[in-house]
Amino acid sequence: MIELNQVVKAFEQEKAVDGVTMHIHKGSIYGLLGSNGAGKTSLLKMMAGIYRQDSGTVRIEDNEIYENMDLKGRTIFMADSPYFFPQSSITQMAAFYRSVYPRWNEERFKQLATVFKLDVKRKLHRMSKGMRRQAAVWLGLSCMPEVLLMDEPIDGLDPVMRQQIKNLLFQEAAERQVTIVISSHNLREIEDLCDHVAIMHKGRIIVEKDLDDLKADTHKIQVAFRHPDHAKAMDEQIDILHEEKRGSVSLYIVKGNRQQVTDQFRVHDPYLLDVLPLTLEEIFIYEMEDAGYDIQPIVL
Ligand SMILES: Nc1ncnc2c1ncn2[C@@H]1O[C@H](COP(=O)(O)OP(=O)(O)OP(=O)(O)O)[C@@H](O)[C@H]1O
Repeated sequence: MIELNQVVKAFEQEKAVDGVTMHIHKGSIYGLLGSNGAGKTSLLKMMAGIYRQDSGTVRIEDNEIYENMDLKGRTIFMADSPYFFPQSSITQMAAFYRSVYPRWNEERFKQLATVFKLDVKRKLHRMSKGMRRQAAVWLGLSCMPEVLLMDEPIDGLDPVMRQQIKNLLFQEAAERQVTIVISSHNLREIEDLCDHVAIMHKGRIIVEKDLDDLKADTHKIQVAFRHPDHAKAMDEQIDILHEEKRGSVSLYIVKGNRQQVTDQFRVHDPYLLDVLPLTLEEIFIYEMEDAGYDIQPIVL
């Protein structure tokens, strides 16, 4: 379990992280979304014990991570641009990781060679951005971390490798109970990966939800009534996040139990009633609108 309590981090008077409280359960995959400069990387670096918070607490399994070598040996932070020693190869970086991370697993490293088909002797600086990213994931997973903090992990990877890495992350979380936190700009990209999602904006968490709850509770309903009074009656009875009229057809985004909501619509005898699928992106747009935020500058 990762627990952040009222965490603040400022650089030159400006708060990069401004009073963040969050609880991330063991074995979950948690998505951290937000605009450029929202504070995602700063937050991940505090969870990794790289930055020390100015105030508040950052705890993993009830212990402060900063300057805690034992915890750091069980935590891997993968930066948005992976860092390797100059002129080093995967074999050389593996030797370094082996000496630093006590849980390094040689068998796992060899096993993952079947997924990451990279030349272990080739200099990393001669590899492409996507290949270096693969090398970072390969080395990171071979350390058998309990906590995996990933900044834009699938950026620059081809679709096949993206899927392979997603599968590996699912496996890590499900089989080894690894807690994974992923920072991303892309709601669609992490929609099928994460069980929890938070959106950061200007150093604060503005929405935090369990994805299943979010999806089970929000519905997109296309409806047409025989009489305008029926539409008006609906507006008073249901929790509407968003409403659009297209001629005689109305589109509602509503919160609540699916059966109860559709029953409420049926009472007014509509001649059209469809429940349409909602993407995570749509849910967030409407949730954010409801919270008074303009989503456009927040989720890219
Ligand atoms: N080492 C640093 N020194 C000074 N300011 C910093 C430093 N690191 C981050 N900041 C500032 O903190 C704020 C948050 O930056 P951070 O990198 O955490 O955002 P982010 O959400 O990861 O952004 P992006 O999506 O662009 O990577 C920004 O205003 C940034 O300029």
